[in-house]
Amino acid sequence: MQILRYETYKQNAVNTEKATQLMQRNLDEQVLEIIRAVQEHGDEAAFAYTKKFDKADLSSLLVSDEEWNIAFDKVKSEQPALFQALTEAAENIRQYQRRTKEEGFQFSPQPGIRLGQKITPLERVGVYVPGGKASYPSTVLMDVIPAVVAGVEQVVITTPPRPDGTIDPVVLTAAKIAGADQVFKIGGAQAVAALAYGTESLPKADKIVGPGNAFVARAKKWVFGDVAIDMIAGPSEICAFADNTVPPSYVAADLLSQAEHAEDAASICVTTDAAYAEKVQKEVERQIPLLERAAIIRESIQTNGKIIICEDEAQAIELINTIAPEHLQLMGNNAEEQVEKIKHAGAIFIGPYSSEPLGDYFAGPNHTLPTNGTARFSSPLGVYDFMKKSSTIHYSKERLLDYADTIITIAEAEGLTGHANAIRIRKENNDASS
Ligand SMILES: NC(=O)c1ccc[n+]([C@@H]2O[C@H](COP(=O)([O-])OP(=O)(O)OC[C@H]3O[C@@H](n4cnc5c(N)ncnc54)[C@H](O)[C@@H]3O)[C@@H](O)[C@H]2O)c1
Ligand SMILES: N[C@H](CO)Cc1c[nH]c[nH+]1
Ligand SMILES: [Zn+2]
Repeated sequence: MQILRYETYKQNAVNTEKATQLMQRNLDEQVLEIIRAVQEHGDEAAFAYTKKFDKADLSSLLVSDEEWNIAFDKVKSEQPALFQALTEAAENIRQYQRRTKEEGFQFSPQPGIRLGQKITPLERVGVYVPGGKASYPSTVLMDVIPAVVAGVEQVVITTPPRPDGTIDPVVLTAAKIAGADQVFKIGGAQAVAALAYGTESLPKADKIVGPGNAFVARAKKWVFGDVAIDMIAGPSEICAFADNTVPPSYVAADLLSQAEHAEDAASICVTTDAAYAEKVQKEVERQIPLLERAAIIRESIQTNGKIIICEDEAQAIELINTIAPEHLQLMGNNAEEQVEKIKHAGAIFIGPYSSEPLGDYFAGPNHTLPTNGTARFSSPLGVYDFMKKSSTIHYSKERLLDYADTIITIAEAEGLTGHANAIRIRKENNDASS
């Protein structure tokens, strides 16, 4: 894992950004081809891409009730500890998400005037659950539960099948615990396209949420506008700010926990102590071979793993805010005070015992978080992503007449005499009758 000084990192970051833009252009060509094919050929293209990318030759994209129930019963009876853990995590997520549910409001600024905001759940939502390099029952809980809490009528999951055409029974079990309505065996850009435009098998969704690899993230970007999306939740990222009060083994283990997601995951440690940086580096090297997914981790750490040495805390905080990481662990002595200074991060883990996987699986806040710097303007997935707002306006006759001339003045200034007329017609009708 590379150790860099702040200035070197900043310079490299500019070059990396240019290289990323180039890579994305190539990716776009592939993703757009997939989207167009699914738009034009529906299920036929969906089956073909599933065979090509996931090696599964399917006769149906939908998981049948029978298949779903068998998977649920099997996990419940054969893996009771796991079933219990998922149920407990689901309850923590539910409790947290209920607190984020906004209610509408009404108020009356004057007698005869009532203004408000009505909040309505979305009708049909597609949840993308990644499934290429790992299986993500936790993502099922994280992304379906807020939709259910919001009151969404139909929650549909898409996830890539295994080569034998099945879906991990634990994913199906989590889908039932969370309250999903249907599960479809399809992943990648083709799943995003199928949810965006509908196919013979898949219903067209109003919104697509959920993380995924670069193909998924890019496809979501391309279908946005035809369908709503939550955010760009791409390859996982972790940034740990630590000092010598934190065992380097904790920092290394947390960094590697995210590196194991995929080769393009990014793990960064920020510190102001050069000697400590070396200790973390050594620990990373020591721990990698001990982990099952060492090959993925090694590539991720070699490509995107960095330990950055800053001059002081202020420079470190400035750097963290520039990176706007998906996960930020404030692990050192000043963690509590540093929280206030953080402007951009998807989730902030405070103190050496708030290890990132706690948030991935159990604590309650969502693990679907903005990545790739988008925490500057995006938030964690929540109930608010599954609800939309309508304004409500009521004026009595008397109040409209009070303000008729004011409204007509603005309408005429815009040259929109039809607007002015809609108000005037009521005023004149009233003048004639009185
Ligand atoms: N941000 C979050 O909240 C969060 C949560 C969980 C996982 N993740 C991230 O999601 C990602 C999951 O990636 P994954 O690959 O394991 O699963 P995935 O389901 O996102 O992607 C698998 C799909 O990618 C498509 N694909 C693979 N190679 C392709 C190619 N050459 N051309 C076109 N399509 C191709 C296939 O259709 C396949 O079904 C990881 O990067 C992980 O870090 C993020
Ligand atoms: N760390 C991932 C989000 O970046 C979420 C996850 C799911 N399972 C394990 N981790
Ligand atoms: Zn994770």
